Amino acid sequence: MILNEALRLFPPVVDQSREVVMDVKLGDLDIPKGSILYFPRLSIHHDPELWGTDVHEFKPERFANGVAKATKHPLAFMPFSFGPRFCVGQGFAMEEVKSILVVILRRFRFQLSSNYRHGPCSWDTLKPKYGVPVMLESL
Ligand code: HEM
Repeated sequence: MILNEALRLFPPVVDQSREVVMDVKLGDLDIPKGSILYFPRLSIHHDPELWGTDVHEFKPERFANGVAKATKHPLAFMPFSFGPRFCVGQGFAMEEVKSILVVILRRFRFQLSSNYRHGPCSWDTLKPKYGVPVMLESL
């Protein structure tokens, strides 16, 4: 739940686009071949109509009953994208971060340093502009 909520608020890949390879009708829209479709992932993850008025709050419990129940649209949460070209590293990335957290939490208590300055910035991927200094204390 915590990882999902972090990926919702700060998706590393903030947007992406697709080139339409043939004329296609999507609902009422006629989309001609060659069009570029843009997916503003960061905006979708921060849309109050999809997530509710608490959309900007860090609330891991919104995922308590699974991704489908966390939002009003099944594809509103897509940090790893979806469809045939979704991220092949999704499973690996999630297992990797859990393994790293387990190793740290078994040995240390940690908290955010008072020097932390919140500054997410998108440069290729979303990154903390001023880093994330944490205070580690041995258990
Ligand atoms: C938190 C970590 C990660 C995030 C948020 C992420 C997100 C994404 C996203 C949004 C895409 C675009 C998918 C699309 O075009 O529809 C992508 C593609 C891809 N990712 Fe990741 N990724 C992560 C980690 C990884 C890791 C660890 C690997 C490899 C071990 C990986 C390998 C790939 C590959 C190969 C593609 C291209 C897939 C294709 O075009 O068919 N990713 N990823």
